[in-house]
Amino acid sequence: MVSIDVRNAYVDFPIFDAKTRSLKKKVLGKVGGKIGTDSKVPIIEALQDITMSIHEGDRVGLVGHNGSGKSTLLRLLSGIYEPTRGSSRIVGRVAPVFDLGIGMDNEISGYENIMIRGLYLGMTRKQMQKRVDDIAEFTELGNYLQMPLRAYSTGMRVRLALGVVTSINPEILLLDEGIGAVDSAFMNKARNRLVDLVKRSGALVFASHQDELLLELCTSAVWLDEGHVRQRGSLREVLTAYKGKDPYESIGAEAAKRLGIESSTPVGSGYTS
Ligand SMILES: Nc1ncnc2c1ncn2[C@@H]1O[C@H](COP(=O)(O)OP(=O)(O)OP(=O)(O)O)[C@@H](O)[C@H]1O
Repeated sequence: MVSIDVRNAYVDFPIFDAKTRSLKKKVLGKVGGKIGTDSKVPIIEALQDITMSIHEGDRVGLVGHNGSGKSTLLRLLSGIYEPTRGSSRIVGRVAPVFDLGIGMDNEISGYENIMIRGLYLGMTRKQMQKRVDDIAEFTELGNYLQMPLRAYSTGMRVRLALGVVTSINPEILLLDEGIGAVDSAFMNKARNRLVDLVKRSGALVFASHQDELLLELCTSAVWLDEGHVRQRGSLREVLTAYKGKDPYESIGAEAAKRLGIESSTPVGSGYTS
């Protein structure tokens, strides 16, 4: 059984080369983690007193303003960061998908990159060999797959990375929103693979600013605010509190159809926010 248990965890980033004097002036801002100035060195208190349990079957969305701590929490849940105080315990194989470009090598071919990226995400060589044809077909990159990655455009790299990421079998899948930031035409093609990936993952934590993608992939949510958990509950409940309105009211018609919910926008109107 997979699980992650985080108890009263803090993550601090001391900033040794900051201009401390200007930090002492209070500037009111909505974004960012809390900056502590009690010590000589300013410390960004990115996460404070986080207690959270993830179990098999959980589909958790992380929401919050820029700098509220979502990416830091994902890194804590993956074991990349140790808590400064408190504890975190991870049981199971974690697939951290934070940056689509990570684990890619410019000097080797698309095919070789498929293998390397798959191994990085916890797959075996044998498992990747079975998947490589399917991934190649999905990317539509044809003969480019024999070329070194440096000959690829940005969009071509995203296709390759997304093809590999959506082919894995993760026990615990940790997704940062970068994965949703691909062009919408290709995202439409990748969406079904992404939904399937989440279905076969033991557990998912997904940090995103995109309501529709969150509604499609998650059932519950945690709202982070300046490194604290401000609210947790069902995704709809948390998004309503965070955005100040029910996300179902403004969901695009196409997405509403996919999710099987009522939408006030007619299908094909192009309204997507
Ligand atoms: N490596 C680091 N060094 C110093 N400060 C950091 C580091 N990583 C994050 N922070 C700070 O920690 C806080 C939380 O950042 P984090 O990236 O987790 O936010 P986020 O919610 O993912 O933001 P966004 O929505 O903009 O991606 C911010 O104040 C950020 O400036």
